[in-house]
Amino acid sequence: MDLIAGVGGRSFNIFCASIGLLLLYRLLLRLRSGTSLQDAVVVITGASSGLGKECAQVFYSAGARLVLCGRDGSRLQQVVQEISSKSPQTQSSKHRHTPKMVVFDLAETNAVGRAAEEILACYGHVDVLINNAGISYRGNILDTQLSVQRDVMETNYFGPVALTQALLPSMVQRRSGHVVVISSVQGKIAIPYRSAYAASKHATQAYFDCLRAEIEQYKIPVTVISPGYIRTNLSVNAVTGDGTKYGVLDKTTATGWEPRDVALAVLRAVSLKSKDVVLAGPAPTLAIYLRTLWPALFFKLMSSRARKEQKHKIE
Ligand SMILES: NC(=O)C1=CN([C@@H]2O[C@H](COP(=O)(O)OP(=O)(O)OC[C@H]3O[C@@H](n4cnc5c(N)ncnc54)[C@H](OP(=O)(O)O)[C@@H]3O)[C@@H](O)[C@H]2O)C=CC1
Ligand SMILES: CCCCCCCCCCCCCCCC(=O)OCC(=O)COP(=O)(O)O
Repeated sequence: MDLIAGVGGRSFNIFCASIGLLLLYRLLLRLRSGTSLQDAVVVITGASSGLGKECAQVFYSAGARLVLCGRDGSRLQQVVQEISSKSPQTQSSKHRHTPKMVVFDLAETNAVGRAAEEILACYGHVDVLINNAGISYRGNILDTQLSVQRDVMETNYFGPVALTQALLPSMVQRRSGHVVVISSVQGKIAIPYRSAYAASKHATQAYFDCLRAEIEQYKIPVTVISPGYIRTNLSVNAVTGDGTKYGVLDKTTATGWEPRDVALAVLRAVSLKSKDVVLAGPAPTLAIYLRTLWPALFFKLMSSRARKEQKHKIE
């Protein structure tokens, strides 16, 4: 009996020591100061609103030389004015740089090549590329036009792929750079009535995972960030099955994370060169594990979610 108690006690001590070491390791990771972004050339797509705009603000405050990208020049200009007036030079020891702008549509492949040249012409190189721009979708697969599936893929997948591939040779030549992509929890799990969006984010995750492995040898890190709901206009701007705008601010979006908190997490992930970051609460995080460890249960939960949503729509 004593022997069993002794073995049990030793196991308990080992368990406690392991937890202690793990917590210490996480604390050390948190305390790691990371790379400074002062004067770093940071390119942000989708900088005209939501998360992209907040990223512009926090990277600007960190002293980065920004190249802001979007489809609408006047909205980008507004962002430049807003961020410069929110954190004036006098408030910080960091030297701030007036952001530059490049206007183009990510869904137009030819425009992306030209835009990459313009981006490189701003400072001669890129230190950090943040592929943030994206569009969401609401719809039932049975009623969704194939052109809508393609359009969402063009913006969320082929756009970032084309821009990344156009900027990579310069990074490889310099053996320096950092590629970041804003994916989504839906790049890890697929939920009903989001086929085009979830598919584009799954493809994004896969492409940038491949890229990470291929370009590590050139000292170019790749960071995939997968947030849960963020309080932006993503759902309002989402496209539906017939190509029209959804136009509704969903409750899940309205009650999501503050874009500034997500932007600060992006800044942290960049400075720590993190590889894969999920920024979500316990339920989506559990769902991601469930998808791998107990897929049958995950699929049941998703079917039940689909039935409930359909019933809700009919009522
Ligand atoms: N909000 C959320 O709940 C979540 C968002 N995300 C991801 O975060 C990223 C940012 O979205 P968020 O800020 O929330 O949404 P917003 O709708 O506020 O911002 C999307 C940005 O992408 C730009 N964009 C859209 N289509 C194109 C295009 N064809 N070419 C160039 N730019 C384009 C928009 O520009 P324009 O103003 O010209 O339309 C806008 O600046 C997306 O990748 C999204 O998938 C991930 C998880 C959760
Ligand atoms: C044994 C108990 C198991 C409990 C598991 C809980 C399963 C809960 C399912 C949770 C699904 C979470 C979906 C989260 C989706 C999300 O955060 O997406 C982020 C976005 O990109 C939002 O885009 P959208 O256009 O969909 O608003």
